[in-house]
Amino acid sequence: MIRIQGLAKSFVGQDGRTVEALRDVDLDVGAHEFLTVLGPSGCGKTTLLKAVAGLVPWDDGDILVDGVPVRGPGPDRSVVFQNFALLPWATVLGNVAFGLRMRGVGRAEREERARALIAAVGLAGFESKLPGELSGGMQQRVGIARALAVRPRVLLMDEPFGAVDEQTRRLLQEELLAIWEEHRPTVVFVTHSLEEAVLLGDRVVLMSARPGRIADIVPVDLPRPRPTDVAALGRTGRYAEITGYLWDRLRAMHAEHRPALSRRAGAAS
Ligand SMILES: Nc1ncnc2c1ncn2[C@@H]1O[C@H](COP(=O)(O)OP(=O)(O)OP(=O)(O)O)[C@@H](O)[C@H]1O
Repeated sequence: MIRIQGLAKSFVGQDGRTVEALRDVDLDVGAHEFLTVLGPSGCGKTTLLKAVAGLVPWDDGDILVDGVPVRGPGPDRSVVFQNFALLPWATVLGNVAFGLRMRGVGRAEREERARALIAAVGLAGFESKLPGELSGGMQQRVGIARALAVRPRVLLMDEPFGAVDEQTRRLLQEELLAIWEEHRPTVVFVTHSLEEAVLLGDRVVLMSARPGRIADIVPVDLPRPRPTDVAALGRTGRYAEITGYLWDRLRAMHAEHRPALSRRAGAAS
């Protein structure tokens, strides 16, 4: 479904220094797979996601979606960011229907589809509210409904639940899993949360510190559909084994990185 081969990307910062964000990234994501991506801050997770979305150019390598090279954004891929990125002047209904309008879907059909999705994310009754009138968790529900409205084959999510409180996060995880079971888009989901990566994913991709590379890919053999109460899954032995393994790997990666950090700190002082 998604094939990433030899992907490399560097940025030149304001100070003129080059930052190597991604080096030689190879990754295949299967059709209908829910892939979660975990790694230290700054390891290039967002860059990887934006490259697949066609929002940033890269220096080397290829990204193919269903065999077609990515050259820019496309209707087959939707993105949900952490900061909601809603249109502040449009209502909930307007935000969710926006992509459909851009694609020339008629008013009656786009409103019907938008209303169904608004209900699916638990926001029925809020159709005519503006984003500024909603809580963070509600805004992110709108973001998810908007991304799904165009029926993308690929859903790219960049820490979508990073800015909401713990309870809301759990509810959103449960809603996302329910929607995913129904529509089965291919999902690439970036998160800082080890627990979230395991609760949601079919596989967890572990990226190494900069330059970002694939350090490990861990299959999550927890049964699907995942229980509607994700917290219950978190109490199972298999869940504890998988998170334990990932935590060991992450800790080892941090330890490898720390000598370099302390050398740099020493040089600076
Ligand atoms: N537009 C940009 N200009 C310059 N450097 C950038 C730009 N975007 C990203 N970078 C750098 O590339 C590296 C990777 O950034 P990226 O945002 O992809 O990491 P990340 O793993 O998503 O980080 P985090 O987990 O903290 O969100 C970082 O060092 C970052 O400073």
